[in-house]
Amino acid sequence: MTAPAVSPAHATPQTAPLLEVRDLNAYYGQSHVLHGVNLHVMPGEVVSLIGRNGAGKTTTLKSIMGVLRSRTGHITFGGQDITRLPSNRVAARGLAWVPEERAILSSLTVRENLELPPARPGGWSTERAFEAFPVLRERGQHPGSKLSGGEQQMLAIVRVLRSGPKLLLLDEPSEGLAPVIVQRIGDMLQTLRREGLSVILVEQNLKFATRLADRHYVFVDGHVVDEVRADEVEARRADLLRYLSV
Ligand SMILES: Nc1ncnc2c1ncn2[C@@H]1O[C@H](COP(=O)(O)OP(=O)(O)OP(=O)(O)O)[C@@H](O)[C@H]1O
Repeated sequence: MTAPAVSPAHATPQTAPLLEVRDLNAYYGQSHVLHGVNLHVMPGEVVSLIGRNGAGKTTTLKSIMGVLRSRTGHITFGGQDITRLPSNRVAARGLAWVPEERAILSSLTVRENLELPPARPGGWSTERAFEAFPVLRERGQHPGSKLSGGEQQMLAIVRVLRSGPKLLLLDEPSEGLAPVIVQRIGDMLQTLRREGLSVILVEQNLKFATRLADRHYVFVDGHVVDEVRADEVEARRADLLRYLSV
């Protein structure tokens, strides 16, 4: 295990990683798309996965969650091997994934969508979700199909928080959203971070990612090719922009 390059404010250097991914290779049929990915997330840390379309970020999230089974390597969470667990048991350990598609059920109301997963001890209540995003309370009886992209993203995030996860996996939460909504979601993630939640954030929006993340893993063609700490971002901004440019 490599030592973390930087420790978040509330983690000590001696703390073990919450999540560790070692030598992850993943496949879609004959297509080998992840090539020996290594990464870790410390307790309370926000880590971003950045890179161009098709670089392997979503596949990494799916591999961690056990949604993509065709993979090799080692994934540990809280020191326990979760590599072989089915996705429902991975989720039960405290990992929660918000997919890029958001998966809001269009025929159910906002409240029904929100309350679909059972609340677990330590998880968010409906009231807390409505306090975080009051617009969801206003739209409580509206069907999911009538929500804007931003409202869907808010709903998708607070819905998974009902299970009280320890690690949140967010796939492009800012994609296609107006700046004011991106700001609102960023504020909420800052609050979650202050409460000690760990996050893996897949992003192409560098401004959003650098506002939130303690470290950034750069993906190119299924490889992690660089790792940039928050305190290095200014000096390395040109490199980061180059990695993301098409
Ligand atoms: N279901 C699938 N079947 C076959 N190949 C896939 C599938 N999903 C993704 N891929 C391929 O795997 C590679 C990695 O894709 P992945 O979605 O992980 O990239 P990404 O970095 O998340 O980019 P994006 O932002 O476009 O989702 C790409 O070459 C992509 O075409």
